[in-house]
Parts: sequence; C-alpha cells; structure tokens
Amino acid sequence: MKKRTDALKVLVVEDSKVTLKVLCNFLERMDIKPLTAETGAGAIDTYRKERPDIILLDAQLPDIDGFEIARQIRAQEQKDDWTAIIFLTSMSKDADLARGIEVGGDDYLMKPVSEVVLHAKVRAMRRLIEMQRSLVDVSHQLNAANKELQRLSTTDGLTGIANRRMFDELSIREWRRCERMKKPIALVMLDIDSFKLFNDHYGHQMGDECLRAVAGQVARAAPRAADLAARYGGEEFALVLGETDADGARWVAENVRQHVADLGISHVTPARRVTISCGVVSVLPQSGYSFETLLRSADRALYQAKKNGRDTVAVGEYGKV
Ligand SMILES: Nc1nc2c(ncn2[C@@H]2O[C@H](COP(=O)(O)OP(=O)(O)OP(=O)(O)O)[C@@H](O)[C@H]2O)c(=O)[nH]1
Repeated sequence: MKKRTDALKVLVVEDSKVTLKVLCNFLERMDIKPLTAETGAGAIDTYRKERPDIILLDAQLPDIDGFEIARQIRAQEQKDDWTAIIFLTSMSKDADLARGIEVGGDDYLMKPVSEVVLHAKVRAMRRLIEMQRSLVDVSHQLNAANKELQRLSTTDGLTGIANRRMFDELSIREWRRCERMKKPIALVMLDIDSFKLFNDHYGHQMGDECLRAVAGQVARAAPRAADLAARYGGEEFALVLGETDADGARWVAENVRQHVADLGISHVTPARRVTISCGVVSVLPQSGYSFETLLRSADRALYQAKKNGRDTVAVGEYGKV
C-alpha cells in the first residue's frame, strides 16, 4: 500500500523540456516539488519506485503512448492503491478524450496548461486522494473489527479455547472429512471431578482459574490440524480427534488426565487435587451413522468413568448410549 504522507507526490511526464519546466514552476508555486520523466519508460520506472499520488501525463510521448502508460499503471496498482492520472493533451476530439478516461485516466488538461486550472485540478485531486485514503482506513478498521468479532464468536471468553459454537461447526466438518477419507474419528468428553464442591469450597474465582488451567492441558492435547479442543459447556471439555482410533484416543485422554492431575491444584476430594474423568469413543463414519450418536456415546462413556470412581478414562462403543 502507498506510504501515507501529507505532502503530495506529483509526477510530471512530458517530453517537451519547456512545457516540463513551466509545469514544474506552476507546481512549485503550490509548494509541490514534482518528480519528472521525459519518456514513457522513465514514467513507468518512476511510478514503480515512487508510487506518486498524481501523474500529469503527456498523451503523446516519443516511446510509449500516454494511453498505454495509463493502462500499465492501472494494471500495476495494488488493492487500496490509487494514483490520479491527469492527461496533458492538445487533442480536442471528444473521442480521444473519452479514450483517455476509458484506459484509466481521471481527468485531462488542455495544452497550453493554465496555471489557475492546473492548481484547481490538483486541489480537486488532493480532495479525492484524501477521501480515498480515509475510505481505505475505514475499510481496514472494518476488516480488523470483523476478524475480532469472528474470534470472539468462536472463542470461549474464560478459557480462550474454542467455544461450543466452534465445536458444533468444526466437529461436523471433521466428521464429514473422515467419512470421505474412510478414516476413524474419535471424540473425548472430559469433565472436572466434583467441581461443584471445588466452587463451593474455594469460590467461583478460583473455580474460573481452575477451568483455565484445565483448558490449557486440554488444548495441549490437540496439536494436530485435524484436532480440536473446545469448552463444551460449564466444566466440561471436548476433544475431536480426526483420523484417530480408540487406542490413540485413549492414549490422548490418559495423557490429559495425567497432566491435569500433575497440575496439583488442591481440592477437598479424597484425591486431594483436581482431577478429570474422560469418556472416549472412536468410530468409522459411514452411511446411517451420525456425529450426534458419537456425542451421546462419548457422554455415556464419561458417565461410566464417573461411576468407575473418577480420575479415570473409560472407552465406550459407538451406539451405546
Ligand atoms: N467457576 C465456574 N464454575 C462453573 C462454570 N461453569 C460451570 N461451573 C460449575 O461447575 C459445577 C458443575 O457441577 P456438577 O455438574 O454438579 O458436577 P461436579 O460437581 O463436577 O460433579 P461430577 O461431575 O459428578 O464429578 C457447578 O457448580 C457449576 O456452577 C464457570 O464458568 N466457572
């Protein structure tokens, strides 16, 4: 994108040394120190290096036709980049003037150029350039706000990992991908043990901190692109593991369980520290199967892990709900 400066950068392209000198004098009287080029090749070269705001472009040059130069400059402009092109012409036929605008010119000045008219046109272009710059600024701000909005709407505010909405969206996508690839997909549901008791004993703020710490361990377990760690709700988390069978998923869940226990967060349970229970199910997605059933099966396995005494991993079967 063009560098932002308050001073206007004007390039004058004119093969007649006398006219060039006159135009430069006119511009200097507006406190503009112009760049100059006497050939088409020189104009394109200076445009590339300097990215001027305005080009006063002689329509007839010895090497490249001014219209062709305008066309090439428009082709090189990048997004958010705009240079005002004013043709300097002695042509008076409407068709020639129209052609100049068609190839990318913004305005024209009849030769011999009047100082008053040149000043007026430069002022008008300056206004347009400022408007274009503020539009670009606004569009950048909008883009940034949209990105932030997107991040906020898919991230859990407390833990910073994916929220339920993101989970719902990405898990289905991963289910379909695994179905196409004929690969298994695993779901691990993880739940902090006796968390109500934790909140009651240590308070909600400590409860929130505990959730953040556990979320960190859950997120660590999902490093591959096809993995997703999400806060499913309350003190429950979910791991979607693409292309993973039950053994692999059990291994991942066992690791998270161990890492959470290793955090050593004090609790008033017999284990004396915060632990989690995990329900694991893996399945090969196929016709008649659904992610919804996988979810209910993993939830059932989690219930089994709780029944088995907590701080444990239970592997369930798809369809056993
Ligand atoms: N601090 C805090 N607590 C939460 C949040 N979301 C849910 N909880 C609490 O999590 C607790 C969940 O309790 P239960 O569903 O009864 O389960 P539990 O006490 O963990 O018992 P088991 O799951 O059977 O081991 C409730 O006390 C909720 O208030 C949160 O964002 N912050």
